[in-house]
Amino acid sequence: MTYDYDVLYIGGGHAAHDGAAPLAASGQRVAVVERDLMGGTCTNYGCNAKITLDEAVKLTRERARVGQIVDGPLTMNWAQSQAHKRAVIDPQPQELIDKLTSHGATVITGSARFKDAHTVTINGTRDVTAEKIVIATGLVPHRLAIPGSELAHDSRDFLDLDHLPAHLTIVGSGYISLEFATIANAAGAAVTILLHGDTVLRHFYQPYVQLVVADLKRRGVTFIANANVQAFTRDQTGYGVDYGDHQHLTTHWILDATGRVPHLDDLGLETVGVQFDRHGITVNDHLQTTVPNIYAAGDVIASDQPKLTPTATFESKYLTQLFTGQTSAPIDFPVIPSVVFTSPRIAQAGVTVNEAQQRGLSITHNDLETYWYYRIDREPLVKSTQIHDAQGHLVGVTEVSDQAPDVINTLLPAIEFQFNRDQINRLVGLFPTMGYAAWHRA
Ligand SMILES: Cc1cc2nc3c(=O)[nH]c(=O)nc-3n(C[C@H](O)[C@H](O)[C@H](O)COP(=O)(O)OP(=O)(O)OC[C@H]3O[C@@H](n4cnc5c(N)ncnc54)[C@H](O)[C@@H]3O)c2cc1C
Ligand SMILES: NC(=O)c1ccc[n+]([C@@H]2O[C@H](COP(=O)([O-])OP(=O)(O)OC[C@H]3O[C@@H](n4cnc5c(N)ncnc54)[C@H](O)[C@@H]3O)[C@@H](O)[C@H]2O)c1
Repeated sequence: MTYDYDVLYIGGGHAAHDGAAPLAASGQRVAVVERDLMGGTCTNYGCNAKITLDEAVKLTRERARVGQIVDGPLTMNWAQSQAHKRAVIDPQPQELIDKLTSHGATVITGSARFKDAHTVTINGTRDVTAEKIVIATGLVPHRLAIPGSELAHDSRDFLDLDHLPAHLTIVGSGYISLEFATIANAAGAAVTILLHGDTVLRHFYQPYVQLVVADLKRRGVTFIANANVQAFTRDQTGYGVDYGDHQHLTTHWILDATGRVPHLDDLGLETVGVQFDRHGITVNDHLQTTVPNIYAAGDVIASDQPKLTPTATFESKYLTQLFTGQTSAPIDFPVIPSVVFTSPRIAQAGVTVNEAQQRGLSITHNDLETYWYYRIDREPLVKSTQIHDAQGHLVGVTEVSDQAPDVINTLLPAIEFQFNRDQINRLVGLFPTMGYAAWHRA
């Protein structure tokens, strides 16, 4: 049996294109099927779009801090920020298509659905066959199943808002809720966050989260714990939210940020016997599904790894190595860091503080607000926690600061490769920089 392609990817996000381009360059016949914009969530409706809008937040926050060393006020211009975001983001799908095709891959626009283990039907009309198929369809927003749920919006709608409403209500207190509240607040909107329980950003070190929450409250964001949201309604002036014990608030815009769920609709997985549950597609340690020639990568798989772009990229590149015979070993995940782009950010890598407490590891807390380098831009919140094992290796870092993501990136090799004291002492960084200071603490 000859197939149209050696490998066909369903989905065009990082879980697909990061591996598909080098796979095609290696000489394999590769196709990528994408129903929407090439690049998927991260590029078009997630990380890249969000961090472009965040640029103005960074600037306004720093402007507010540094006081008289620069003259004049600075406010976020929403319309211009959106225009800037479009200028940065809009060319990216075509750039990715050009990259894939220049490496020899075929890009197919449409929705893929399994007909059998080696065949997908595109838009219900055309069959395409492949020896191996990689499912990389990602996640879609979870929607609350309550009356009026259709009145709420999702993260994609927020990132595309032409005009920022005067008051936003956000349901949920995870990544999207806190990042978007930070952006909307900086742009001048009033924001109310309705929590499911009383925990914000449950994956992050809670004492640092509490500092960020307190800072957001100081800047006017309202947090309502145990809100028990029951219904969204349309009011004369906008929208209403019924919550708690017969409580009601009025608002101009509602964001349902209650998580994301596997994107499995219309794939026909039952037809071919690919196993899945509400957490995603079941894979083994070679990212192989229950059907041997069908693999899965990225957000759509049921896994303990964080559902982030670096995870999707790592998995996609692993599959390329597997398909080209460069490895036959199970996937071996490195330390995958995470960050929430609030202002300041909270970032972490390796062993968490909670885990360190349970394992009796050495925990060092550093309050760095008074360190001279942070006094330059008057950062009010700079705290960092280092975790070392019994041999003195750095095994985890958690930081809250505007520079936290770069600090964590800088220290990642020490955590991943278990640098010893002599190796760390041989790293002579540029001075004066944040990276230098980070190694000094390692
Ligand atoms: C608002 C937001 C902000 C985020 N910010 C960050 C961040 O700062 N850092 C970070 O690391 N991660 C971030 N993420 C997470 C990141 O976007 C995902 O981890 C990443 O996109 C996963 O890549 P993926 O390829 O698995 O899935 P996706 O990027 O979701 O790609 C899946 C693609 O499959 C396509 N598709 C689905 N079904 C079919 C079908 N049947 N046929 C054809 N195509 C199909 C979809 O259209 C989609 O383009 C963010 C996510 C969101 C929503
Ligand atoms: N900086 C980043 O890396 C980044 C940024 C944004 C999104 N992401 C990715 O996107 C995913 C989705 O983000 P998210 O913020 O939607 O999810 P999340 O899992 O971070 O947060 C979901 C929130 O919804 C709440 N919730 C769940 N059910 C609820 C209910 N019935 N009523 C009220 N609240 C409810 C949860 O308590 C939680 O606070 C993240 O898990 C992450 O993988 C990453």
